Amino acid sequence: MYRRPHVTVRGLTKRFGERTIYDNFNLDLPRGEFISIFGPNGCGKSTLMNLIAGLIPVDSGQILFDGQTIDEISFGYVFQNYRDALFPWMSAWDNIAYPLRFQKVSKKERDARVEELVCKFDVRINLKDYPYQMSGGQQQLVSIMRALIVKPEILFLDEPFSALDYEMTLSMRDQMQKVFMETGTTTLIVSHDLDEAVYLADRVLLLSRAPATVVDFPKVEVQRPRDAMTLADPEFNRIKGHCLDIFQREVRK
Ligand SMILES: Nc1ncnc2c1ncn2[C@@H]1O[C@H](COP(=O)(O)OP(=O)(O)OP(=O)(O)O)[C@@H](O)[C@H]1O
Repeated sequence: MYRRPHVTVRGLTKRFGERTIYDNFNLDLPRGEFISIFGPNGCGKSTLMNLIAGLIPVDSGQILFDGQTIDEISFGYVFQNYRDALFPWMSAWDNIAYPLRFQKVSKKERDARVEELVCKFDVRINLKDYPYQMSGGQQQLVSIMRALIVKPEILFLDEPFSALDYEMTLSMRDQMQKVFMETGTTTLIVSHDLDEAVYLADRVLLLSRAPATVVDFPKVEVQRPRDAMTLADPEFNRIKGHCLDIFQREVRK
């Protein structure tokens, strides 16, 4: 069945000084899929996500979400550096509830929404704690919940686990997958870790060196929930090998 794309990028051009990162770039992203962006260092992965999220301006081109601009929809963004992302003077609970204040949601409703979200996650945090009392992983979990509290139409994750230790990273990936399976929110992640990119994704957006083009956009047809066994799944490894081939070809160019 034909499904209208959720995000349409048309004629996108972006330069930094003399460097052209995107030149008349086009892309369609399907609704409700988890999409990993992967490509050589400095090819423009974060730039693409920031352009789509409206955090940096396009030089020219148009980015629409079912025909609407980013200002007309709700979205969540999780930064790599969780240390600077949370308000240090607010408890975890208040950090999570914070975006709802802008939507003029009552205190009672805000508390109910946080409660509902907390139940979806495996939260082993005292939500009365302040950021300095929490581990890095706990802080990043709070950042993710804060991004989700607005029930975003689209969620942006810029290397969200790269500052965490390995054990925490594995647990966060699985939490992220669980939330995705429950909410079906269109999700875009930039990851430098090919295992992670493929493990989480419904599709992997493989970019070339700048000015970036889409080299391939393969679907990852591996059943969810994925777990440690997935790493031995032949289809998972086939896609991973394919992504690695493309990546190495691009890096050598
Ligand atoms: N604000 C900026 N001003 C000038 N140049 C920038 C700016 N942001 C990014 N760049 C440059 O644009 C290019 C693409 O950057 P971007 O961070 O999007 O790449 P990336 O693929 O995410 O990189 P990495 O793999 O290193 O994380 C890089 O050469 C970077 O130095």
